[in-house]
Amino acid sequence: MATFVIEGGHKLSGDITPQGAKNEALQVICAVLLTKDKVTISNIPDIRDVNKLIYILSELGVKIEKIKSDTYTFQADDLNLKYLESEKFKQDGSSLRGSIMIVGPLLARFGKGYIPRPGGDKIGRRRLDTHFEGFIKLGAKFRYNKDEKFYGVEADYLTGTNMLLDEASVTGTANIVMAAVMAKGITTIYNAACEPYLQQLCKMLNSMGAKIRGVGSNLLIIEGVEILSGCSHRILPDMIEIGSWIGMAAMTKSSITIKNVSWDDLGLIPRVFQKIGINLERKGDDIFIPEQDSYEIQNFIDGSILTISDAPWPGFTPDLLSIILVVATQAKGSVLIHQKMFESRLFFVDKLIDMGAKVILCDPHRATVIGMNHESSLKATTMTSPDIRAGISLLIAALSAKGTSTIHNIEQIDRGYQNIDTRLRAIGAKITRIE
Ligand SMILES: CC(=O)N[C@H]1[C@@H](OP(=O)(O)OP(=O)(O)OC[C@H]2O[C@@H](n3ccc(=O)[nH]c3=O)[C@H](O)[C@@H]2O)O[C@H](CO)[C@@H](O)[C@@H]1O
Ligand SMILES: C=C(OP(=O)(O)O)C(=O)O
Repeated sequence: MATFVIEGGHKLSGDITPQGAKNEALQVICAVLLTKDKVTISNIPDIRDVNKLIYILSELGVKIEKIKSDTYTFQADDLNLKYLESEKFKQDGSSLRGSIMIVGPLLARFGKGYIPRPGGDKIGRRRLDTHFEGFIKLGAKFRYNKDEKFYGVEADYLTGTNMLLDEASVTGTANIVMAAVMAKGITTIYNAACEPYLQQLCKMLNSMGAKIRGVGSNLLIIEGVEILSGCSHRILPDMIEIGSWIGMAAMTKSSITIKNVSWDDLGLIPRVFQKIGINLERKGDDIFIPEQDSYEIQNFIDGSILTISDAPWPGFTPDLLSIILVVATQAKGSVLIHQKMFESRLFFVDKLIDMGAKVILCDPHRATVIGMNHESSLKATTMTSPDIRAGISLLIAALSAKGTSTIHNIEQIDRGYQNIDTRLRAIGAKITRIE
């Protein structure tokens, strides 16, 4: 277990360029399995989860070449499908959430897809019903080995159909889309997730020869095609990382510029930070955050306390609520944070309370934050990162705190943030990694 040691209280300044998006990378890297041709993907973040997925594809026989620090070519022309039934795959596949998205493309192209129960953050129940209900609707047979927690789907061929998803699952929609692009006939997917990363996946698939309409909406219409070919694809900047940098700037009273954010793909994110009082300026495609000694949470129009909650896109992403929560601890005013989508994502507030933050955990889904308006600093402490976004939130708290904090289990942060310590040092943070 590696550790960060952070001396808090230093201002940050300068420019930061966001990494490519983790959650888009996990989708589009799985899509390379849909063709025997070469696919080039750029702006791939160098983070643990993505590197693990690339490793799984290489074990599966995909020819992978790193042609630049952030650019790879993939060619799935001669796969070793036996790997899918090996003990090794059971271990490799269970170590991250994104690996579930190899099932749809494998089912579409080879008539079978297997996966151990995938890992990812321990932030509540993370069911896979939407994925498998979709595959079954397309004509696949489903089996689940309860003892080994191993899922499988098989089909001689898939047939297009109409489906209404039980929930707008992000990875579920991506998986079903990748299965449906080569099904016979037309598939309609209603209540589809529609966040920018899914739009990117659909655009990539269309550039490979798929016929997907309704991209960006919650009704996707997919006309099956026989074969897909290669393409080049560039991953968007990571909106969750962008939100994390905004939070860091506010909590450390710093001025930074976040470069090339693809503003039009950020949805409600800038507005939600503005609601808790943070000034953001759009400069071309950059976000400029001026230094602010104080930021004040807005009330609702009727004067009642602001609630910030998550919802499927275009609602506010659940992955930024932990960051909003930590930033609110030093705002002026109060806010109710309502994490509707995950059950166990707010428990990390115990650590913030230890540091002196005024937070009431009302129940597993809701926390009330009474901001301290920087009148007293958080106190440094020793903590362990429970999940990726709580981890970065604790890091933000530590950067603003008085004294030296220690965060253990930073592998959780490394799952989604590329060289975070090096990049933070470059803009003035005092942070050391101890392996
Ligand atoms: C690898 C990857 O891309 N991970 C992301 C993906 O996970 P993932 O695709 O696993 O998440 P899902 O979209 O399936 O669901 C996330 C949670 O929200 C609940 N839910 C979902 C849809 C809905 O309409 N109502 C509802 O309550 C689910 O029951 C679940 O608890 O999307 C999540 C939701 O944006 C993000 O937190 C994860 O970072
Ligand atoms: C929950 C997240 O990731 P994963 O779905 O990979 O666990 C996240 O990125 O915040």
